Amino acid sequence: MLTKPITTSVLRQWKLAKEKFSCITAYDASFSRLFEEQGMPVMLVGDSLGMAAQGHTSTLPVSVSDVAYHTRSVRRGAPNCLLMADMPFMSYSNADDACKNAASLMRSGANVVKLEGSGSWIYDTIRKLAERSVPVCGHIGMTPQAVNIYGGFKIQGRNETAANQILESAKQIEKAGAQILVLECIPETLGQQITESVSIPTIGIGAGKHTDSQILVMHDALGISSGKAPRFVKNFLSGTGDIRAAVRLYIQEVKEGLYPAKEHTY
Ligand SMILES: Nc1nc(=O)c2c([nH]1)NC[C@@H]1CN(c3ccc(C(=O)N[C@@H](CCC(=O)O)C(=O)O)cc3)CN21
Ligand SMILES: CC(C)C(=O)C(=O)O
Ligand SMILES: [Mg+2]
Repeated sequence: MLTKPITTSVLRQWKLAKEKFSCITAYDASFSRLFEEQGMPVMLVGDSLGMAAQGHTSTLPVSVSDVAYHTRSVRRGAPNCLLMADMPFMSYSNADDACKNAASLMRSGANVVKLEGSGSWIYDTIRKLAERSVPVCGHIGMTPQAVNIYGGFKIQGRNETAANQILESAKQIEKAGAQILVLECIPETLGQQITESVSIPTIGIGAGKHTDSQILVMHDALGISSGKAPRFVKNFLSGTGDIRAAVRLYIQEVKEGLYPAKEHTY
């Protein structure tokens, strides 16, 4: 149970205290209620809903109104979690759209909006949102909205040049005013280096065990995703046979540094 609202300053305190925390995606009120009852502090209405809920092969078809709809549902079930909502593909391509669409997600119950990518235009967008009182989470490494540039969901930052670019973008994102940073599908050493180089909390998915937090798509954590699971996925339901116990096990294994293990890491 969460007895009081989780805020970004609580997450910063946890980072300073080296208390690892967990995060999970949620798309509806029944699961968000269950997650909050088990003590999940942070939830994300991910644009992964395009794949997990809508059955698409990428996140690109997801709209702002789709994310807003799921955000309203998740918020009703989980009043106290820190709720992040993904800005969908092309919904932040210019500053006016970014502000208008972020407002829609915030009014739907999000506490933070998350934007994928790096480069000066993203830093400018983050700065604009932060100046206008919208808390922002950056998202770098493998950014699924760029799947058509990558030619598939591929690990990023494998060589030294690419790794240094990602580290530099992490610093720029913090400087622009982001409060949280998601690191997806990068080598463990880079996840560690970035986490030690920024003072905002990092949330990893396939970024190794040294990030301040971990996130999983809920369907992956419960073993109900289709197709071959990425390397970082762990099915927490199979060991327990009970959804509530699976969520508690995930929270506990993150807290104790047991998840992710070597086999989940790049
Ligand atoms: N259910 C689900 N889980 C996710 O983690 C997720 C989504 N959906 N949808 C949006 C993106 C897509 N993601 C993905 C999808 C595939 C891989 C993957 O197959 N990775 C390969 C590595 C490929 C390489 O070596 O470059 C792997 O084996 O882990 C990783 C992340 C993460 N996100
Ligand atoms: C996996 C997380 C980080 C995400 O962006 C999503 O669920 O869309
Ligand atoms: Mg996403």
